[in-house]
Amino acid sequence: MRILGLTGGIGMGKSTVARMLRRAGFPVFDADAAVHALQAPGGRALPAIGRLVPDAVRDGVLDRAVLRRAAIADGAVMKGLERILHPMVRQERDRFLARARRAGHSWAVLDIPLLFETGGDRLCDRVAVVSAPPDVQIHRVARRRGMAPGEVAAVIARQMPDREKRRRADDVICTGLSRNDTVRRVRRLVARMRADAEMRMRADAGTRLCVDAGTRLCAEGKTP
Ligand SMILES: CC(C)(COP(=O)(O)OP(=O)(O)OC[C@H]1O[C@@H](n2cnc3c(N)ncnc32)[C@H](O)[C@@H]1O)[C@@H](O)C(=O)NCCC(=O)NCCS
Ligand SMILES: Nc1ncnc2c1ncn2[C@@H]1O[C@H](COP(=O)(O)OP(=O)(O)OP(=O)(O)O)[C@@H](O)[C@H]1O
Repeated sequence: MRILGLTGGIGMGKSTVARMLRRAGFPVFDADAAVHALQAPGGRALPAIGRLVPDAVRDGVLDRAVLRRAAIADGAVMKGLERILHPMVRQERDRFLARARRAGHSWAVLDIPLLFETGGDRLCDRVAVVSAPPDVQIHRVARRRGMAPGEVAAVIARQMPDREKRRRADDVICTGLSRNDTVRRVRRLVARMRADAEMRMRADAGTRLCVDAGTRLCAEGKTP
């Protein structure tokens, strides 16, 4: 099974592209969703987060806005949060990959915002970076997440610069234009992934034929 890493800065359109890949039939691991599940009531990460930022957890429920403000205001809190969550997310990711392998998928997608920052790209056969111009990014985050411009800037500052991500990418999916344009770009990526899967299937079938022929010749006492 091949692994496609899907990454991009906050608000670049990564979740939209991930949804399109899921609709095309690929299993997708969503790291943000894994974080949210770990932070949900009864979630594995909640007790440690409550110790890190006591005000953020009340009666077993996380106040995301309080935690976000604390993490943005204090780099040590963000680091502490990452130390709690990243090993747990890695465990969830590995379980997801094992399931996808067992199910016989040709490709699995890892949708991880901090893929490069955490070295997760080393696991991937290809990395697609979702990107848009900076003004579009800031506008989208401010509109959808209701974050103050200063908060958006602080989160962006903690992420690898977009141009560096694009430099490291095998594929760049620009989402700065219309949604239809994004759909067309994702279709081209899906076509490349399917062509790769097809090629590997043919190569495997060829290898199997050669091995079978070799085994038959050996059984007949002939040299393959
Ligand atoms: C800081 C928190 C509380 C903010 O919560 P909020 O609901 O506002 O955002 P959400 O979790 O949906 O994340 C939205 C986006 O923020 C960015 N982001 C999240 N965490 C980080 C981080 N540690 N560093 C840089 N950017 C981050 C990503 O682009 C992500 O897609 C939350 O993101 C968190 O707990 N982060 C630590 C875990 C982490 O590193 N997650 C990233 C994926 S592994
Ligand atoms: N052409 C486009 N392609 C993708 N998303 C677009 C496009 N035009 C507008 N958007 C909007 O951009 C916003 C951000 O998209 P999305 O949620 O996919 O980004 P994200 O990178 O996952 O964000 P976050 O990091 O905040 O979770 C959404 O509201 C989406 O509808």
